[in-house]
Amino acid sequence: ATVRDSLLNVCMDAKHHKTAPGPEGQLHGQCTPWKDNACCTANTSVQAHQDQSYLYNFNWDHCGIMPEKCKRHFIQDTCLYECSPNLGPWIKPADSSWRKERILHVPLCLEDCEEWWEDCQNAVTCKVNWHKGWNWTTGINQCPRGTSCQKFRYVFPTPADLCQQIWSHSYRYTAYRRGSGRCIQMWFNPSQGNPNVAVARYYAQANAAVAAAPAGSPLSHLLALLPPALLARL
Ligand SMILES: Nc1nc(=O)c2nc(CNc3ccc(C(=O)N[C@@H](CCC(=O)O)C(=O)O)cc3)cnc2[nH]1
Repeated sequence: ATVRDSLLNVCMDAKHHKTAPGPEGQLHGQCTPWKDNACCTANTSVQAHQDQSYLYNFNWDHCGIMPEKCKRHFIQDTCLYECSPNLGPWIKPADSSWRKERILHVPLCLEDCEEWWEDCQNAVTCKVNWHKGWNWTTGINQCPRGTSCQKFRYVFPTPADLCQQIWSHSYRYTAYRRGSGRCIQMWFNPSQGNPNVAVARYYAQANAAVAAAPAGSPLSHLLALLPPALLARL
């Protein structure tokens, strides 16, 4: 149970995260679903809604104003990334100067990815990976030389391209639906609690089976090939 529990109810060691999750009486706007148990402070939740916030000095409008219906998905992504205490099974060491840990391959619910892409297809950008390679000479990210601004639907031909590539594979595109218990929801109504708690528990269970096998053993190699759905039953 210890392997599993260490993946549950935790915050990644990144730029703005709290060291441990806990209640935040007053989270702002779209981050309020996390107020009962959050890795973000109230201040971070306010910044998550700001253009060019101090969080990363990141400019959503680098190719002209991002439409509001698109921006709300980026705000929601920021809230999940900064506030969620349920991303433990996907926290990995990060190879970067600005954070020690990152998330990798979080299974995002189908609807969250598809709606993000739908609402952003006419927004414009010049880069596939928004983590790296910007021109920061002014202190705000600008399109690097040699790139051009194009609609999202050309830069990211499919929803999977958007969700997986924009943040260096933070997310994995899945066919799992909201409410399935098999995918992480960026959007949820907190009146019935946070659905991602059970999802983290499910995948932590799968990871624990892999962790229980001796490292480098034939068993561990075999387990590494099995889908979580099977592992969770071991
Ligand atoms: N889901 C999700 N996953 C994330 O990892 C994530 N990360 C951010 C943080 N975004 C950014 C974007 C650019 C830079 C940046 O400074 N890029 C530099 C390279 C810095 C380095 O790697 O040392 C650049 O070259 O553009 C930092 C943080 C915001 N939302 C996220 N949302």
